Amino acid sequence: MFQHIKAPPDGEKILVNSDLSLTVPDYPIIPFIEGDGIGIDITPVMIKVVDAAVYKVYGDKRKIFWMEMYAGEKSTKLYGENIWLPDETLQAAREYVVSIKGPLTTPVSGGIRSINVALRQLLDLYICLRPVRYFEGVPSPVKNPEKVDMVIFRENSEDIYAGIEWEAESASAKKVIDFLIKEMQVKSIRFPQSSGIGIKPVSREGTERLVRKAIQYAIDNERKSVTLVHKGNIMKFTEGAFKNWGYNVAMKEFGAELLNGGPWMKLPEDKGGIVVKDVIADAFLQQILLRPDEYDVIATLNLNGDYISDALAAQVGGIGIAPGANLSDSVAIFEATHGTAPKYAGKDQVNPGSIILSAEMMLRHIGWNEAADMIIKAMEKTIQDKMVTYDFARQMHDATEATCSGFGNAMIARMG
Ligand SMILES: NC(=O)C1=CN([C@@H]2O[C@H](COP(=O)(O)OP(=O)(O)OC[C@H]3O[C@@H](n4cnc5c(N)ncnc54)[C@H](OP(=O)(O)O)[C@@H]3O)[C@@H](O)[C@H]2O)C=CC1
Ligand SMILES: O=C(O)CCC(=O)C(=O)O
Ligand SMILES: [Mg+2]
Repeated sequence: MFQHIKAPPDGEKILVNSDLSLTVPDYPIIPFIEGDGIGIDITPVMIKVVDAAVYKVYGDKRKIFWMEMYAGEKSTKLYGENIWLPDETLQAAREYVVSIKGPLTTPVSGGIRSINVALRQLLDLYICLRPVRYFEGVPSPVKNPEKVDMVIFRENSEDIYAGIEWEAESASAKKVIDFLIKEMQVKSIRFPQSSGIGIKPVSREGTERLVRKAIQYAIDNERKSVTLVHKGNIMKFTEGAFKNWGYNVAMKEFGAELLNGGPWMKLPEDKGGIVVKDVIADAFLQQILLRPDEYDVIATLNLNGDYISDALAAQVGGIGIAPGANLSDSVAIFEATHGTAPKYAGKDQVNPGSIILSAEMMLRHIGWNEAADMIIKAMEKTIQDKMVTYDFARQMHDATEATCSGFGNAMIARMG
């Protein structure tokens, strides 16, 4: 029994089998978090579009029973002032296995730590999967946006997102700095009296499980390469180790061999002959602009993956159209790449594309590929008809500007 979450009387739970495959009933209950800021605009549109696609394809034979769970500002109103992520939300996400969320606000500098990060850590959603592809007709700042077709595997549980940091001039920061100087002979803290300190854990286990999934994805989806993106020249034992551990997974678990003497590697032909390579993060950010077609599946650490996600999204038209998923070996929470965009909240103006495409990934995850295909086709048609939200319209000279809900309705009207 939940306190505020109301399980629909009809519908059934999705179940995880012992081999981690899913048993998906025809009437699954899928929890959702509406989200802060523009969550109130985009989440209802996503639900309407998904329901329409499912109905169009399966009629009455399949239907999602949506169940609202709470986090962020809405949670504080229901559960109490300081309750941003109630235990029952974690319980529901775990029990119902597959869910979807809108964005949640994180204040800069002080205040609460990220609820998004907390959800990922508490449910061990260690993969942040963010595919980036181009939709014909979307305005882009680059000459050949259609050359961008990448799938980002961002490590989602470690790195500086673990939130191990101490405020400058606090007793804790002084203690850590003292320890570093006296016990560890650190001499390079430039201003010890006024430094904040942050610690970045990166583990072999965390790296291996992420890279293993990225390589397996590349094999299963017939991709050409997996690139390990790191800043290992500067952070040798975290980012550099990520690169080494990643190559080791390719070699030991997938039988990769050195390519032209290394360090690049190649998987055997029966595993697609996929090339496993690495690149330093800053070089990567310029190469994705100059030669995006040389990159395919990307495996990277948490912070790099955050930056890369928005940068690549911009190349194909912006974060209005950038979907994603947070995955563990069993639980999945789908969510857009963008945040709460507070200045647009409640204005029915922003692009619902990112969360709709996140739902499209969710439908594929539960095996409802026909409904997912319907969503992709409707999105393609709507954009090709130049019916787009403000973010695209402002860069096109002949577009019809749609509202957020209007874009959803235009998609539904195009579900043939
Ligand atoms: N997973 C999550 O829940 C995430 C939460 N956040 C949180 O969101 C809050 C705001 O973060 P901020 O840095 O402003 O980043 P946002 O992604 O919220 O917004 C930045 C800009 O991106 C554009 N944008 C975002 N979403 C859309 C959309 N759906 N359609 C069209 N354009 C869009 C807008 O650009 P323009 O102004 O040019 O129109 C907007 O001003 C912070 O508290 C942050 O921590 C951030 C990222 C992820
Ligand atoms: O948690 C947040 O507020 C930001 C997270 C973020 O930017 C992301 O996951 O891409
Ligand atoms: Mg981000």
